[in-house]
Formats: sequence, C-alpha cells, structure tokens
Amino acid sequence: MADNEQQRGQASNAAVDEAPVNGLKLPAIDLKGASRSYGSRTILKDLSLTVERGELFGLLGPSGSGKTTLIKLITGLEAASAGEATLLGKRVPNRQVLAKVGYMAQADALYNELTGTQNLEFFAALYGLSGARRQERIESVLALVDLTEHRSKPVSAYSGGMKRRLSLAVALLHEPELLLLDEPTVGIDPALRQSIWAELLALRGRGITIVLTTHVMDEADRCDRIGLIRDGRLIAIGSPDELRTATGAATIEEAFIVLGRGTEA
Ligand SMILES: Nc1ncnc2c1ncn2[C@@H]1O[C@H](COP(=O)(O)OP(=O)(O)OP(=O)(O)O)[C@@H](O)[C@H]1O
Repeated sequence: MADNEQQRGQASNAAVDEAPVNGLKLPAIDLKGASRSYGSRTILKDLSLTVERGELFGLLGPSGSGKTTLIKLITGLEAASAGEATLLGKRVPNRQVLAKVGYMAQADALYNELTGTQNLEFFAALYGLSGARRQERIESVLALVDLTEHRSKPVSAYSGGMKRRLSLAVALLHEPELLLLDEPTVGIDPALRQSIWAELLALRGRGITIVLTTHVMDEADRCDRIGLIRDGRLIAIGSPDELRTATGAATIEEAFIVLGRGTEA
C-alpha cells in the first residue's frame, strides 16, 4: 500500500517519464481531479483514479453516467476541462503513448467496404507493423475473435457481433500494453464471450493492463477492481468482494443499487 502511495506521488512529479522511478513502475493510469464539460454541462466531475499496471479494471454505471467520456479522456481523445490524466507515465494527449494503447470504441470504427483482412492490414500499417510480424499478428487476432473464416467478406456483410469482434481484433493487433475497451462484448454470443474473457484474463496474466466498461454484472465480477460511476462521479471503487462486503449485498448488482441509492439527492 505504501508502495502504491509512493508510486502515485512520483507519477505526478515525473509525468513525462515512464521509466521506473527508484525501481518502481508508474501506474498505467493516473487521473487527478479530472473534469470534462460540454458547453455549460459538466459530464465528469473531479474524478481521481489510479489503475496499476497489470490490473483488470471495470467501469460500471447507468447509461449516460460518463463511462465513454472517461475512456476517451484516458486515451487523450477528449481533453480534460480541469485536472490531468497521465497514461503509462505520460500526460495525455501524447502520440507516443497512444502507440502502446489498444482502444476499442463503443461505435465500431471500421471500413465497411473493406474485408476483415483488409481492415486489419490498414490498421497494421497505421501501427507500423510489416512483413512476417504483420502477417502473424493478423492471423493470430483473427483466430482469437473467431473471424478467420469470414476474413474475406466485406465488413458491410458482417453482423453487429462480428463487427465488435473485428474491432477487438484491431485493438489487440499491435500487442498494446494497455487495453481500453468500451463495452467489448455487446452483441457477442455467450460462447464467444467466454473465449474473449479467457483471452482478456490471459492478457492480464501477461501483465497487460485492461480497463473496460460493461453493463454485464458477471463481467464486472471478473475484474480485479470496479469503479462505479454515477452522474459523472466515481461513487465507489474496490474489488467485487470489497463492494459486496461494504454494502452487505449478495451480488454486485445489489451492491450497485445500494451504492447508487446512497448518492441520490
Ligand atoms: N460530444 C458531446 N457533446 C455533448 N454531450 C456529450 C458529448 N459526448 C457525450 N455527451 C453526454 O455526456 C453524457 C455521458 O455520456 P457517455 O457516453 O460518457 O455515457 P456512458 O456512461 O458511456 O453511457 P452508455 O452506457 O449509454 O454508453 C451523456 O449525457 C451524453 O449525452
């Protein structure tokens, strides 16, 4: 715990350097008092959050509570209106650090007229992958999301779930250190959902940091820690067990309801 505190302090002082400081690695994500407004409307309110490297962190909250905005703020795609966001030791937005991030947006950012393989080739080129490694990565991610047999079809002929799977494949293509996944399993059938979760847990086991948003409670239960967002505020954070114990709830769903009640005006 003391180490974490020390890491946090160092992250704020050494925000331009991701190298270990005194042998300690900086956190994957460090938000300090981050807010985001659109016009006069404040969507994220004074949010502070540290996600350690190798952690699998879930963001839960009602529709419109600010989860996507928070993910975008972490990537640097949205700038904080106040406060700061540091990713892998660097203040965002930062192009260098983005190369180490796999981001899967909620709306699939794919080229409909291109095939699955062509989409992956396009993103591989953007990530600077070439030659045998590019081929190996494309084969590997296609197999992972079970799209190998559909690789030559145009994306316009894909189902919603297939598009989600291809988006996940794109996010994993360059073997990122940090994965930011906005509702990665929406529209994906239970069997494939299980295999995607097995892969996410394996990636976490290899030290990859994963932050995902979900509305699915059994997915939340598999995370190391969960952050509950309501009206743009982080109202609770902890492991699934900690949140259940703190609320006396039997399930995460119940804990979520109890915690949400506590913030009602
Ligand atoms: N570019 C924007 N301009 C104005 N308002 C926005 C913009 N982007 C998001 N919002 C608003 O911010 C609020 C939070 O949206 P956000 O997409 O972050 O919620 P969410 O928790 O991800 O919801 P969901 O679970 O439905 O995906 C919503 O009220 C939304 O309308």
